[in-house]
Amino acid sequence: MTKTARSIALETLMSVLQNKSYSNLSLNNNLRQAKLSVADQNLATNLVYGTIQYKIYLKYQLKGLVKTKLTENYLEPLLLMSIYQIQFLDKIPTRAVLDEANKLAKKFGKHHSAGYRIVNGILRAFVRRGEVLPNKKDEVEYLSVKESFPKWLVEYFIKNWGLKKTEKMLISLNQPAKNSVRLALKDQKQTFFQLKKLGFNPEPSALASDSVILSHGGIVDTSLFKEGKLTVQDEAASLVVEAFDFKGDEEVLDACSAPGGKTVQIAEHLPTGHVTALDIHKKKLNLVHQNAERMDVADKVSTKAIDARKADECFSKGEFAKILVDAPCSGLGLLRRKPEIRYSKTKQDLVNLQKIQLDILEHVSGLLAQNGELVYSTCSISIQENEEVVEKFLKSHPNFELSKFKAGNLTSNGMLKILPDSYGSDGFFIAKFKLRG
Ligand SMILES: C[S@@+](CC[C@H](N)C(=O)[O-])C[C@H]1O[C@@H](n2cnc3c(N)ncnc32)[C@H](O)[C@@H]1O
Repeated sequence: MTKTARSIALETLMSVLQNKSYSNLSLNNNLRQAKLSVADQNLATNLVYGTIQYKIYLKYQLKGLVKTKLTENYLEPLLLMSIYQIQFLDKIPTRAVLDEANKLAKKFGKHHSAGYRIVNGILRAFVRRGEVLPNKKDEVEYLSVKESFPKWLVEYFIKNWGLKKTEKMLISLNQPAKNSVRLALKDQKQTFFQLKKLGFNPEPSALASDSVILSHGGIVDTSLFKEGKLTVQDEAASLVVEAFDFKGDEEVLDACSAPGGKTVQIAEHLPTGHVTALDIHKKKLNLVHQNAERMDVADKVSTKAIDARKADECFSKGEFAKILVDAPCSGLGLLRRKPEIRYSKTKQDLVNLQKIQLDILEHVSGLLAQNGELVYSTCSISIQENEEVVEKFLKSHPNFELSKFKAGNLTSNGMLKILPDSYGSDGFFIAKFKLRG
């Protein structure tokens, strides 16, 4: 079978929607085997992520149009992918979507299958009828379908931020993520100039001091990336390390370090210091090494594969001047970049993660030196993983207090939460603690 952007997208969607494969792994695997042009790779990527992102909305559109059971397993993914194109991709004419869907149905259907007739009939009926949405009176159901987020998440957002802000956040989370990069501290002016020369139109970040926003992707294929002049990191993620006040000679512990984005950022601030990077997954520490090599800070980084909840068995009390706990979390701040997170997480996950986050803080906080700084961060915006963790940690550790900090262009009294619609960045939470004097 000749592989096209659409057949790759359909194969990927079948394995993601039916076998729960990871979209990025499955798509990369399928793309690697197919050798498509860059434009076709981009189309396949858009079809896969867009269809997953809008899954709830797209399934709702099928209501009332599907009269028979969709027995062949390519049928539903193909219908969802086609409606996604009709509704969201202005540049593709509806007729082309129907023709391509027809071809795919013939390719993927069994011999003598009537699948292509079913696809044709349903898509034509959808085009005639148009979009349907639930009654606006039911705010949760309406927003859940319109913006394609599970009901519990819509309810959670409304409860914590109100209806108006929730609408803004959900709409913003469905926009494409920005192309943020962090420039290495060395040669920043020159790197900025090179980015301009290469046509990436860099714009300084409104948030982080060392970050810039590029006009398009593809930076990882440039020599600037390969030579470690910059790294791919969201501007809100870059703020976390900026919350520390570095002297430059400190021993630093990065308790949850892989893939090492923040480890290398810390190391760049340590001309004569050192960072010990932990992670529970030994394999993932290879990524920390690769990052440190590429960013030319490998001599300042050592790694150790341990559970941070056992860090106090491996290191001495007061050994580190600075500690970062960039904790495992639900990733609710990353919904724009990782469309599946919205469907895989549950409210119970937030509670389970809080326990792990508190346990990690419990076992690393004793390693902080007098006058040291402890920064806790997550790429989640939930209350359970952030404000509640801080409150409970402070309650059980009265020798710690929140500490004011400045990070990039922002200042905070001790806790900073960046919601995803405020700057169009990832959602992030940062808290800084110090030992009471
Ligand atoms: C949010 S990610 C860290 C991202 C990283 N700081 C960066 O900037 O690239 C959380 C990491 O914590 C690791 N992790 C999860 N549980 C852990 C534990 N109990 N001890 C140490 N690491 C853990 C995960 O494997 C994951 O790599």
